[in-house]
Amino acid sequence: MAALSVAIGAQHGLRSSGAARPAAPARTQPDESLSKSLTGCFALGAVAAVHRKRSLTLREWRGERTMEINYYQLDAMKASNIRKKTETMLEEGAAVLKGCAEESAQQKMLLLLSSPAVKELLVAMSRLPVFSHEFGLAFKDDLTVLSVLKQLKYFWSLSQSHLAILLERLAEQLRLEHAAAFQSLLQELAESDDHVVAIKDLKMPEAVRAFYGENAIHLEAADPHGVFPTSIYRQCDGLTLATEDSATIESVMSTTITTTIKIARDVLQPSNRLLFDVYKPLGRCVAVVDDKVEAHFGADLEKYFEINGIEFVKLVFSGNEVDKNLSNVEQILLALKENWQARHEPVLIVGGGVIADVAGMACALYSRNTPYVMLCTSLVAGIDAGPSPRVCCNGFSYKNLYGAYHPPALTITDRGFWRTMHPGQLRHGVAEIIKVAAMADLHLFELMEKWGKETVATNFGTLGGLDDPAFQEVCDLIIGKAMEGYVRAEYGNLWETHQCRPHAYGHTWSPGYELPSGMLHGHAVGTCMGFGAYLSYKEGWLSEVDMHRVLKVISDCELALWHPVMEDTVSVWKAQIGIVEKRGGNLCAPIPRALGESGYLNSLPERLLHQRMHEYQELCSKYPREGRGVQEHSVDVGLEDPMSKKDSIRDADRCVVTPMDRVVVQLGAASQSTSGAGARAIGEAARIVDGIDEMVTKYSSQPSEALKNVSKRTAMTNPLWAELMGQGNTSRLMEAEMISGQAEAQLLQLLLKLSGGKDVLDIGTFTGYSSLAMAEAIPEDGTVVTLEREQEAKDMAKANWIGSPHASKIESLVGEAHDLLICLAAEDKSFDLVFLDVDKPGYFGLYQMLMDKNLLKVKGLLVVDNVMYKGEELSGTELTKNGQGAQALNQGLLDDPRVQQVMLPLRDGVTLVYRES
Ligand SMILES: C[S@@+](CC[C@H](N)C(=O)[O-])C[C@H]1O[C@@H](n2cnc3c(N)ncnc32)[C@H](O)[C@@H]1O
Repeated sequence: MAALSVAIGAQHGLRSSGAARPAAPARTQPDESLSKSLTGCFALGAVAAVHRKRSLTLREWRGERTMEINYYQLDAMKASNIRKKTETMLEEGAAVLKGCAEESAQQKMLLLLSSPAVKELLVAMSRLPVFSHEFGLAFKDDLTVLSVLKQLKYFWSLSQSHLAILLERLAEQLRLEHAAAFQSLLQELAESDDHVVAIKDLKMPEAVRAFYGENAIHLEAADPHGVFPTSIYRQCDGLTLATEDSATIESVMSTTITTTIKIARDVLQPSNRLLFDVYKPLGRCVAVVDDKVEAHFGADLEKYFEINGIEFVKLVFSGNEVDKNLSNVEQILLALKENWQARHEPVLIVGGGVIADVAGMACALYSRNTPYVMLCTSLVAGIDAGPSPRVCCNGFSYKNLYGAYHPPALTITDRGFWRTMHPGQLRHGVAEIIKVAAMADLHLFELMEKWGKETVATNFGTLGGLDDPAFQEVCDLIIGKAMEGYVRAEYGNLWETHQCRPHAYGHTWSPGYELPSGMLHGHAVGTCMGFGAYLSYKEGWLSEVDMHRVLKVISDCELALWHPVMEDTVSVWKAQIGIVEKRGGNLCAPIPRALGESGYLNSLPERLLHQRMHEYQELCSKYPREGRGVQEHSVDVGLEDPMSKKDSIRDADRCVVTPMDRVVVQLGAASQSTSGAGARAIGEAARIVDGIDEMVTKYSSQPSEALKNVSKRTAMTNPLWAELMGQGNTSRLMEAEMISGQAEAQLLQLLLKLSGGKDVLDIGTFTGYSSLAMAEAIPEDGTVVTLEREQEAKDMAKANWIGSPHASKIESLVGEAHDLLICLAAEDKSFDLVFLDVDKPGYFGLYQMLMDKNLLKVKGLLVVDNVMYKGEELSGTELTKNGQGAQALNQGLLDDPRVQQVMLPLRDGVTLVYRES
C-alpha cells in the first residue's frame, strides 16, 4: 500500500513540508547503491526535482523531512462565477438550439458542445471540488442546481440524454424562458437509441474534441474522478505524509458520497421524472423488488418503464425479516451478475426495510460497491432503513450481525405505497418516528402527540383523510421531519465512528429479546424506548410528566411498552453486555435528556437493571392494554415468526423438524458446490419448499390470542429446557420445536367442529398448545384429558392456560402414557378424538391400547403427528428409533381392517385415522 501511495504521489506531485520533526531513531547509514535505487524510485515529478536541486544532508536523509503527497489539484471555486457561467451557457445554448431547429438531435448536441459558453462551463465544472462543504454551502439555497452541478462535473462520461436532462433542469431553475428549448432537445434525443452514447464517444469536430481532450488529459493527473469515474456518486481524498526515505508513512483517507433524498407523490405515474432522470440516460433499469410489493405494484412498475422506453429487468425477492440472511444476499448477487449489472449503474431497490437491508448489502458487496436507488414502499424504509447508510443481514440468530455502510445514491419516499400495507406493519414503523421526535425534535414530538393516533388509523393518510388537504400536509410534514431528523443524526456519522447516535434510542436492550419474542421490530423498539424514558426520569433528566408523555405517545400509537419476554431480566442484562461490546466498551445508551434532546446513559449496573425493569413493568401495567401493543408479533400481521426458521439454507445445523427441512438442507448443500444459474435454480427451489409451511400458516385461520401466547412463551424455553435437563428435572432434553403449532391446531379444531366430538384425549401435553386448541373447539361440557411424562412440562402447560376461558375443560395427568392409558381404560373412559404426539417408538403399542381397550370410540377419530418422521424413510437413510416407530405405526394402520386412514404431508406428516369397527 505504501508503495502505491508514493507512486500516486509521484504522479501528482510531492511537496517537502520541511516541518520540524523529532530526531529519528539511529539507523545504519545507507550505502550508495541504496541511495541510488531510492532516487530511482522517484524518477518522476517534484520529488526528482527536490533530489536534483541539492544533495541531502545526513539529517534529511535519516528521514527528518516530511514529504506531502497531494492527490488532487482542483481549481479554486467562486460561486458567483459558476452561476454567471451557467447563466451565460443557458443563454448561448438556447440561442444555438434555436439556430439549428431543423437539425437532428445528435447534431444539436454537437453544436451545443461546440459553443464557447458550454465548453467553458463544462470544463470549469469538471475541475471543481463539487462534493466539498464549500461547494454545497454556496448553492444551499437551490438544491436542484446543486444536484445538477455535482453531476455536471462528470459530463465527459455521461450519456447525451443525461447531459440534456441536466441542462434542462438548470434552465428550469435559472432561465425558465429557455427551458422549453432544452426540454425539446431531451425529447428528441430520447427517441433515438443513440441517446445513451457517452459525450466522450460522440463524433465531434476535431477542434472541439481536441479542446475537451486536453481537459481530459489535465484531469487524468489533477482529478481522475472528472475523467475516469467509477461512478458519479463517490470520490476519495487523502493526505499522505512520508519521511524522505519512505521508512515512515502517515496517512488519512476519506470517501465522500453524494446522495439525494426526495419525499414525493405518484412516483410511478409515467410522467413522474424521478426514476426517468436516473434510468433513461442508462437505457435500462435493473430492479430488486420485494415480492409483496410486486403483487401490488409490479404492473405499475413495468408500465412506468415501458411507457418511458427504458428496458426493465425485474428481480423479485422475498422481503421478510426471516429472509434477512446471507443466503438471500448471495442470491441477489448472483441475479445481478447474471444480468450484467455494471458498477456505475444504480440498482433500483423497491420495497421496505428488509429488502433495503438485504439488497443494499448486495450492492455494497457487488464490485465492492455499486450504487443503488431506494424506492421506499413502507414506513420503516421511508424514514429509516431506506436512506440509511447501514445495510445488513441477520446471522446466527443475531440481528444485523453482518453489514456494510453503503447509503443509496437516491432515496424516494412516496406515501402512496403505504395504502396497501398491513395496518400492523405500518403501525410498528411509527416507532421510528417517535424515536427521532423524542431524541431530536420537540416539534415533531408534539405533532405525534396530536396526530399520531390518526396517522396510524389511516395508514398515514392513504386510507382516510384523503379529502383533507390539511391532514395530508401534516402527514407529509411528519414524514419529512422524521426523515430530516434521521439524516441529520446519521449522515455526519456514516461509518458509526462514534456512538453518540440518537437513532439507537430504543435499540439498546431490545436486540436481546426482539427475535425470541417474535415481536415486530417497532414494538420491540417501543418497549425499549419506554424503558429508556423511565431510566431518564430516574436519572433526573426527564421530568415525570415528560416521561409519561413519551410513554403515552407510544401507547396512543398502539405500540408495545411492555412484553412478557422482558420479565427475563437476566436475558436483558446479557443483551446489555452484548451492546456494550458492540459499542466499543461503552453502554452509551441514547435516551432523551429532555424532550427533543439527546442524552447518553453510560452506566446501568446489573442489579439496578433488574430493579428498574420490575419498576417499569409495574408502571406499564397501568397503561391501556397493560402496556401491550396491538398486533405486536410478526405472526399477527401475516409474517412468519423470525425464530421459526434458521438463517440460511446453507446452515448445516438447521433444525430438521420436517421432510421439507431435510430438502432445504440438501438443496443448501447442493447450492454450495454449484454457481451461476444452477445455484440460482437451487436457491429458488429451496425457497419454494421452505415457503410451503409459511404459506400454510399464512392462509390458515389465525390462532386465538391465548394460543399465540403459548407459542411465544414456548419459543423462549430452549435455554430453560437445557437447564432443567442439566438439573435432572426432565428425563430428556426437550426443545421448543416440539410444539405442534398453528396449522395442526387448526386441523384438530376443524375435525372436532365437523365431528361434533367432545371427549378428547391428547397424548403428549408438552407446553399445552394442542390441548388448549382442542379445548377451544369443543362444547362447554366437553373435556380434554391430556397426558404428559414430565412434571415440568405439565406445570408449564398449566401456567400457559391461565387466562383462557377454556382452561377449565382440560384435565392434565402426569405419567407414562402407557400407564395412564391403563388407568383411563380401567375407568371405562373412551374418546371421540385422540391426538397422538409422543415419543415415536411407543406409537404402535399405544395405538394398539387405544383400539384394544376401546379408548378410541368406534366412529371416533385418531390423529397422529410426525408420521413422516423428518422424511427419514423418504431419504432412504437408515431409520432412527423414532423413524422406525413411525414406520411401525404406518404399517400397522395399513394392516388393520378396523380403520380407514389418510396420511397428509402437513409439516412432519399427519395421519387421520377413522375407526370403522
Ligand atoms: C411433541 S411433544 C407434544 C406437543 C404437543 N402436543 C403440542 O401440541 O405442542 C411430546 C410430549 O410428549 C411427552 N412424552 C413423550 N413420550 C411420552 C410418553 N411415553 N408418555 C408421556 N409423555 C410422553 C414429552 O415429554 C413431550 O412433552
